[in-house]
Amino acid sequence: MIHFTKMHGLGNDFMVVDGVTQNVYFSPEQIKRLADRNFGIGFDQLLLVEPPYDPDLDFHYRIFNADGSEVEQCGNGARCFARFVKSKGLIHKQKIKVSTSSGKMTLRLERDGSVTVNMGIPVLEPSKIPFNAKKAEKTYLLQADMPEGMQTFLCGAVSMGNPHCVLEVDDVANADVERIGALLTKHERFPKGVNVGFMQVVDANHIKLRVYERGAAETLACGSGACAAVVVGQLQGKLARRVRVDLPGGSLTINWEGEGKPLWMTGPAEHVYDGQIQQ
Ligand SMILES: N[C@@H](CCC[C@H](N)C(=O)O)C(=O)O
Repeated sequence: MIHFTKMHGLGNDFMVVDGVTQNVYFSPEQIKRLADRNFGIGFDQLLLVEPPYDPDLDFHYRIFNADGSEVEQCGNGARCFARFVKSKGLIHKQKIKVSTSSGKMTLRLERDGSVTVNMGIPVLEPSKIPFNAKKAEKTYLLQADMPEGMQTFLCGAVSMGNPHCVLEVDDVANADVERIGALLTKHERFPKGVNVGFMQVVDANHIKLRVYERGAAETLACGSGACAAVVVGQLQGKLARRVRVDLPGGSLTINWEGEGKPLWMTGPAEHVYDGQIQQ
């Protein structure tokens, strides 16, 4: 049997598995089956906790999208990860150092139950996002072939460890997230695919956001997407350093002091249930 925990961060839901005390392997096909909301457990991402690769760190963890693809970063997952390792007694500290395939992160369990994550320094260099562009810009023109003809989108692009493109919209509730998101997530200028954010600026300290995630379609919240939107909005001169991000599943607080500085995300992480499956 494999023991797992179902968790969520603002409705972005996870199957979390302790791969420190259990010997586990999941093939992409297995992950797809388990992620299925009708025939499986149902989740946006699978988080697999592993021992650290570096004596400096407490854990390593791997992230898999619902389509079985392995990815580099997950903001909501990082908060759930911190709650998971603490509640399972795998660690007794409030400050946890972890790595994912995108690098190192520090997670801090707050007294009120929320978790603060140092998401690292946002990467704007196109080749490192990766995004096909000659040089870093605040806004790029992205052309896409839609059924109604060629359309041009204005977007910002940034890596938070994983690739994001952010479009500004007037009314996020009525944005065509499903259709535009599905098209841009596989845009040829993003060779590894991209998470597509639709951002409505309410004021300099407040945005509304929906995200069409690479490998998972639209989710109720995307933590790294919230960070990416604040980076893009700030670089475009529309946002302040501290921003409340309202996603369909709830709100996050993002703090960023600007280019070259690390970005901080604070928000909730909830336990749903513990379960077990036959391997
Ligand atoms: N939900 C996540 C992001 C998960 C990975 C993403 N779909 C990707 O493919 O990069 C978050 O909260 O950041």
